[in-house]
Amino acid sequence: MSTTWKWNVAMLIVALVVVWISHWLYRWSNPKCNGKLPPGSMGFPIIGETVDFFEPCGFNEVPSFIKKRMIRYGPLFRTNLFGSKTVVSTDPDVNFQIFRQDNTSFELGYPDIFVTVFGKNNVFLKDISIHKYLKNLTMQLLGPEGLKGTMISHMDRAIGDHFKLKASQGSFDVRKEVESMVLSYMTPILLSNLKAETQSKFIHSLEAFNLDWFRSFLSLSTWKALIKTLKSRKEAIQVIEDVLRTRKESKVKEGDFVNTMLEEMEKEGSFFNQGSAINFLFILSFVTREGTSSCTAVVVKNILQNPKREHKAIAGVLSWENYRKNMTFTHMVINESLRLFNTSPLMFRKAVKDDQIKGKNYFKFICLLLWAGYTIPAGWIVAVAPSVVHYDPTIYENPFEFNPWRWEGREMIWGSKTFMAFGGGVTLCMGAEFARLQMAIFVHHLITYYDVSLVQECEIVRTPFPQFTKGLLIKISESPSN
Ligand code: HEM
Repeated sequence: MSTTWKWNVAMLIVALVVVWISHWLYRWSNPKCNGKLPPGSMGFPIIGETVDFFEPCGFNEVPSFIKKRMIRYGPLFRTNLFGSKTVVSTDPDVNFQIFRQDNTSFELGYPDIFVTVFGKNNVFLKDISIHKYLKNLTMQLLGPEGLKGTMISHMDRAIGDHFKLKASQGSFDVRKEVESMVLSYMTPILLSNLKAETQSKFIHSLEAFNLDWFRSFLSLSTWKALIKTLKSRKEAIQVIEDVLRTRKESKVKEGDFVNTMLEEMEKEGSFFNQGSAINFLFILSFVTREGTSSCTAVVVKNILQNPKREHKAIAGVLSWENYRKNMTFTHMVINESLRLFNTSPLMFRKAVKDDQIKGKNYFKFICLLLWAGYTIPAGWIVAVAPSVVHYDPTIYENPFEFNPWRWEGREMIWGSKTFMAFGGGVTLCMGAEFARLQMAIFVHHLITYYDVSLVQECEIVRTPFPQFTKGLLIKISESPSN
């Protein structure tokens, strides 16, 4: 073979590779769609715009990643996050449409890393259709019936005892304190009769399991946090597995949630097997702790800066009646704190078929004028951002101002199109009422029976999930008026 010929073949191969790469890059930037995609950029090959996604910002801000793109592209834009083609929605009408109870066009679409961390046996991240069943299963634990039955008195007693202890012990970090308090009263309800040593090992593992790893993957600390979280899940799962096995063998019945799960597993055609039952117990233990601690810290922070009302009038053991009917201002403070805090700034769904998007009225009008409605193709992820709606000045006047009065006369217990702190539709947070009750009782005890002083203001950054860089430290002493 002559050198020229070899050279020509090599050039042809290089040319073909260049054409193939160019075509691939073109396809990456311009994905196929049977309609019109929202505007946006798919970012770099493979990683898309994932690095930008984690850009940190302050507590009272729309995440930088979203803010910049909203200015450039409007309320709906396309991108690529975690290797998935994604549409981000900041439009309340689109968010509401996606979360509608009867909308079967979307399923859960959390990034794979969530499945890795929460376990592949995790029933929450799998199938949206079983959520109703799970809600019924946890009704006695987290639903209003269970809460008003025994849970309210458990919480009231645990919180009261905890405060008494803390009053004699100097300053404490509110978030950490709520975590250990919730774990100490919930663990026996979920897994009763643990040996003291096993219980403290279990609680320790749950305390180490968190979402601190959900940050830029370019930082070494992210990987360290991820390894620590995975290790702590393994340890907690081991404890649950041992309890389930021993209980199964001994056939002893206890009045805890392990018992509920064992009965559930024995039912014919049960949805749960050993692995998913263990994982379900683990997730419940985690969310009861994680779900309330940070929000309580933010509620206390806001209360310390604002007027305290109504609690002095509710003396003695707190009843459900008092909680629901006589704590209106507390509910207003909680709602306002949830709106500003945005613990879940993004929720991820996946389109199961091509879906037409209808947005705000003005947006629909423009679409009609341009004859250009948007399509979300099947398989694409939709990242719903209620946090942007919560900071929209056309919905909430002076949105970054803490103003509980804006909730006066408004529906507060359940969410709405413009308030989705607890999500919405089929996957509406199962622990919403539990979290509200826990926060209300905490506040009730704190300001009815104690004088509170601030020792250290908390600091929170968004990456885009909120992370405490400094905890809220307070000191309490028994109020002389009691
Ligand atoms: C203030 C505290 C809380 C906030 C802001 C919150 C927020 C949310 C949100 C936004 C969702 C929907 C996620 C989605 O649809 O993708 C959700 C789901 C869920 N939450 Fe919460 N949550 C809180 C506390 C809790 C607590 C204390 C528990 C448990 C006791 C809990 C248990 C759950 C469960 C099990 C789901 C999944 C529901 C389902 O998929 O059907 N949450 N939460």
